[in-house]
Amino acid sequence: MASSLAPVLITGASQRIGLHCAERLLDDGYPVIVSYRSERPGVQLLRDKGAMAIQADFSSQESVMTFIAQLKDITDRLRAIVHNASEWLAETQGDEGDVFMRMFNVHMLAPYLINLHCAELLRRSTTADIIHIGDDVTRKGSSKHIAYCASKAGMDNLTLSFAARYAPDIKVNGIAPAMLMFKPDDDAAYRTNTLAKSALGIEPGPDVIYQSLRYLMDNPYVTGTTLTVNGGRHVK
Ligand SMILES: NC(=O)C1=CN([C@@H]2O[C@H](COP(=O)(O)OP(=O)(O)OC[C@H]3O[C@@H](n4cnc5c(N)ncnc54)[C@H](OP(=O)(O)O)[C@@H]3O)[C@@H](O)[C@H]2O)C=CC1
Ligand SMILES: Nc1nc2c(c(=O)[nH]1)N=C([C@H](O)[C@@H](O)CO)CN2
Repeated sequence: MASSLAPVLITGASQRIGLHCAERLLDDGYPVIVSYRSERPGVQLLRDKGAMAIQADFSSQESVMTFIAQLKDITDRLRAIVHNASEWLAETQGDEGDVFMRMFNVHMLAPYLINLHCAELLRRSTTADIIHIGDDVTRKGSSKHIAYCASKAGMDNLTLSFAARYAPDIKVNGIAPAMLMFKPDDDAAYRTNTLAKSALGIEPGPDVIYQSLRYLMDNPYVTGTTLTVNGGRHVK
């Protein structure tokens, strides 16, 4: 039976945090639309659970606008947009200019264009949210991920501007995580060093982001806010 709820869009949901949040939303009865860049097992898993999936690489204005057109072909309303798509690139991972543009495109240009061109879809939902997934590292900067950090700081600022522009129809907030889940190739020394950076010293896993996302979606009195989900790094 078709749901009366408007779908939630999560970008970059083929793996890890985005995949987990998409699954949780589906399990909680929300229709879900995801974008993915690479076909991974997680995309088919989501399709099998009823999600709609659009392939998109947010690497240029043209590709983002093509995605927006494809999105509007499959829905005329949205309950929420979760800007999760991201790459964690260091300055050593290629030409610096290319790294900067890739960080700016996925973390700022894509959310900016999607927010501007999809507000009409959100306004057709009784309650509507935009959520930017940022990074706690913007508090102090990053010597090894300069362009990444600057573009994530830009996302924090998008939260402020769009919150002002879209109130009261659409709430706009952010979530700023610190380390959530290690990668399989993270060695023991890296894991120990990373865990020591926070007061709580745990690898929390993806559900702390789903809990944060639901808090923002369910709370009618929060907008223009970025939730820090960092295990207390700032008090360590
Ligand atoms: N994991 C952590 O510990 C932390 C995560 N965060 C933030 O939380 C969010 C989720 O983290 P995590 O799940 O680890 O993220 P991932 O590194 O797994 O990236 C999420 C997805 O973004 C997609 N993506 C990357 N570049 C592009 C692009 N140019 N266009 C479209 N999609 C793209 C990837 O697609 P594909 O791989 O399919 O090509 C990937 O599946 C991110 O915004 C991240 O910055 C912040 C702090 C810590
Ligand atoms: N897109 C991504 N962004 C980030 C990731 C990641 O895996 N993908 N990971 C981190 C680290 O966990 C970092 O927080 C460790 O201090 C940051 N951003």
